[in-house]
Amino acid sequence: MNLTLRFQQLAEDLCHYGRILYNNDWSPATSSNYSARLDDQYCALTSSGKHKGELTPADILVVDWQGRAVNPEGISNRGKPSAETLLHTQIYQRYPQAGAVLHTHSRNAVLLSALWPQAELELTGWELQKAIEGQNSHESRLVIPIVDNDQNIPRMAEGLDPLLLPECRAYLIRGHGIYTWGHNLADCFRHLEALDHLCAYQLELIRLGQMESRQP
Ligand SMILES: CSCCC(=O)C(=O)COP(=O)(O)O
Ligand SMILES: [Zn+2]
Repeated sequence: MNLTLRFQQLAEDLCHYGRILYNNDWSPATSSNYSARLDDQYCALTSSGKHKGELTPADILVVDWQGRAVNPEGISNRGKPSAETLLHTQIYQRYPQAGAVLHTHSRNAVLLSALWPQAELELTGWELQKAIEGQNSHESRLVIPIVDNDQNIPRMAEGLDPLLLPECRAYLIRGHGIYTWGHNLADCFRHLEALDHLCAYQLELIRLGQMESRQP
């Protein structure tokens, strides 16, 4: 498939997932950004400030790994790339197998990231962990880095750099949201859905005062 056809397909797919994520209440008030890899140089990405429940293909543009809007094969590029573009392109460069990146502001991810005191969330004991690539058992350890929020995205990307280990599939930004990636949008969405539930489990344990008995 040539680049233009692939872009058109992925732009439709990103709009489709935008509607699902908005309807799940994970992308309120123009928050969130989504992308899908086009090839080894470019990805299709949401433009900045769009309502994610009402995305159309005109709200999707192409960026290179430096985060610049480009128009290979004359693909039209309207709007401005997401403010968090560099967090997406960092993932594509670090993980050649990553085909899609979804960032949302789900209530469970935002609240847990704000409450969790440590720099990483270590999960074990949950069957749903197996929805995350590389997790084969409820006894596996799922480590999710948590970084402080920063309006300076290049600086945040720099801080994330040493945390993006080969087995990592997601991270939390404190009080802001979650990033996760996968081979394609469907895999990525599965990660996001599982992680949202896992965050909800942890929040409920905190609420019930049960954390100690669940520490790995
Ligand atoms: C209104 S939420 C603040 C920005 C943000 O965190 C986000 O995810 C959306 O930014 P974008 O530039 O991609 O619209
Ligand atoms: Zn955000």
